[in-house]
Amino acid sequence: MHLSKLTNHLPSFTIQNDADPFIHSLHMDHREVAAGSLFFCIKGYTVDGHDFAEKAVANGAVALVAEKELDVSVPVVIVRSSKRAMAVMSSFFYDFPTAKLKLIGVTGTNGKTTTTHLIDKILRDSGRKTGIIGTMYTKYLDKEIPVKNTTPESLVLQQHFSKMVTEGVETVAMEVSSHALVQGRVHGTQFDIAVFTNLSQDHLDFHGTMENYAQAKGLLFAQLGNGYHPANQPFAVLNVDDNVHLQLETMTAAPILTYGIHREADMMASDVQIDERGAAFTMTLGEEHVRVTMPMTGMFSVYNALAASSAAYLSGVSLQAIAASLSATSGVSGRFERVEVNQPFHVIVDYAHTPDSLENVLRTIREFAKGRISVVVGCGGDRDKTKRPVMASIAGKLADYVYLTSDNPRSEDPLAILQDMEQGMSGSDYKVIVDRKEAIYEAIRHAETDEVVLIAGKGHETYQTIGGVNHHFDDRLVAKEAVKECRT
Ligand SMILES: CC(=O)N[C@H]1[C@@H](OP(=O)(O)OP(=O)(O)OC[C@H]2O[C@@H](n3ccc(=O)[nH]c3=O)[C@H](O)[C@@H]2O)O[C@H](CO)[C@@H](O)[C@@H]1O[C@H](C)C(=O)N[C@@H](C)C(=O)N[C@H](CCC(=O)O)C(=O)O
Ligand SMILES: Nc1ncnc2c1ncn2[C@@H]1O[C@H](COP(=O)(O)OP(=O)(O)OP(=O)(O)O)[C@@H](O)[C@H]1O
Ligand SMILES: N[C@H](CCC[C@H](N)C(=O)O)C(=O)O
Ligand SMILES: [Mg+2]
Repeated sequence: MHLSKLTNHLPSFTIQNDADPFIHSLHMDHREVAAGSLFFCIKGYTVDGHDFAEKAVANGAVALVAEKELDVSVPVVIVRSSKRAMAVMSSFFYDFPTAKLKLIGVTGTNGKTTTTHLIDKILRDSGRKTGIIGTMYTKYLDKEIPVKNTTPESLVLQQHFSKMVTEGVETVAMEVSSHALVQGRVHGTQFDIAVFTNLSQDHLDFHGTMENYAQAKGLLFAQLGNGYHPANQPFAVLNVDDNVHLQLETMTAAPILTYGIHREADMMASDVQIDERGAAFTMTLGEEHVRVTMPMTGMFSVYNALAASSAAYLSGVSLQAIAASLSATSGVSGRFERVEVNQPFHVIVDYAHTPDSLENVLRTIREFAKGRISVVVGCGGDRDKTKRPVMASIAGKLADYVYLTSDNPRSEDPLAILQDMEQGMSGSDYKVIVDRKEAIYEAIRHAETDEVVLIAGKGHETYQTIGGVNHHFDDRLVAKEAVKECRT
């Protein structure tokens, strides 16, 4: 397509070196630029993409989108925000793929990955061809593509959507992070259903305050089709047991389906029974009731099931079919995942890396634990520092023994992160072991009969980032090795 066709979709721009080359592909990283491509110069948090303009041209870019004049020979489309232009132009370049897909966006502090997987399971069981975009991967029709971000940049997103359309995918369940919403990564993306799970403390390094964080989540709802056509009706799905739903409600013009357990809602769970292996509850929508039995435990799993069921119901799946799918789910990798090597105690690996999720998981374990509870936990570097003492305090309050260790220290000094955590420690006994493998070994070496050892924070991750370098690390494998070496 010619450059002029793409710029047609910009409300205003100026052009340096006026020409109208044919554009074969779009890129935002000069190292990936191919011959005949358009390169977007993006001002990032780390570097300024404008500084790579000449290199991009040397690599074959035939046009650039930028926020200022540049010393290059190819045409430069100058706009106020090249990020925003990139979202609009890439959506057009790929022929508006999200208009051809049913797209369900899930936002909230905790439960996005789990909820998108439950939605995917229900829709796949109902015969749809589905895709997932989120923390673990972009996945469609059994193809798994590794990802850098939970919600990719707009250009990458449109490329994924476009491939999915080509491969016949009909419905996509996608995690929408607050970073993505604030940075406009989902501009140019059309959602059919937006789902809110919950809001609790995280990412205050980026958003500053909880109010800003809630506002960021609201952007998904604000973006949901104002003024609709009955044939293409968007919906918002809100958790009424979380007060933030009141704020989100004011931010969308779309009709709302509510879900909840404690407050009156459209989709409700009652007679909830939680045990060690799963949850059972009655799901009610209007006059309809179904009993759901699922192999995922904790009240938080019931909330995720309600969120997923609401989205699936709005996508045309019956409550009976939803209940059947939920009972047949095998859970989500790294979420309350058991490590079992015939040891006389329990080992659970879970992705709890926020105060609220750690508290939920520990409270759930407390409900059925027959022995002591110990927890191996750390906090990520280069992320919200204020959650560190809070997570340590929760661990101290709700576990009998705490091993404070490293998560992904990234560029920070691991000991400094642990010192931040220690500020919040009170209650149970604890030990600081900076090396995560050593901490897991120590917890497993000392586990008593019936003890539950929770290894929190990294879930499905298969790496540990220390000093900017990724080392292979998988909590589940390390725990298995530890049990084999120390306890059998
Ligand atoms: C803070 C943040 O959000 N950073 C994101 C941002 O990076 P950045 O602004 O630093 O990018 P940059 O390195 O300055 O590059 C600027 C531009 O120059 C280009 N470039 C750069 C280098 C080069 O040699 N050549 C070149 O062309 C880049 O391709 C880019 O276009 O843009 C990148 C591209 O989209 C993202 O991958 C990156 O996410 C980083 C990896 C990250 O860790 N983000 C976290 C905070 C995040 O977004 N997390 C949420 C999940 C949170 C949750 O739900 O818990 C997520 O959605 O992943
Ligand atoms: N609805 C929920 N409420 C509170 N905690 C939850 C909920 N669902 C899951 N959790 C906890 O949060 C952890 C992460 O769950 P999940 O990966 O589904 O969340 P996420 O929102 O995708 O996280 P991320 O922001 O890292 O992508 C789980 O391992 C569990 O401990
Ligand atoms: N999506 C989350 C992942 C955190 C995972 C945890 N293991 C860590 O490294 O802090 C984030 O970007 O905050
Ligand atoms: Mg996730």
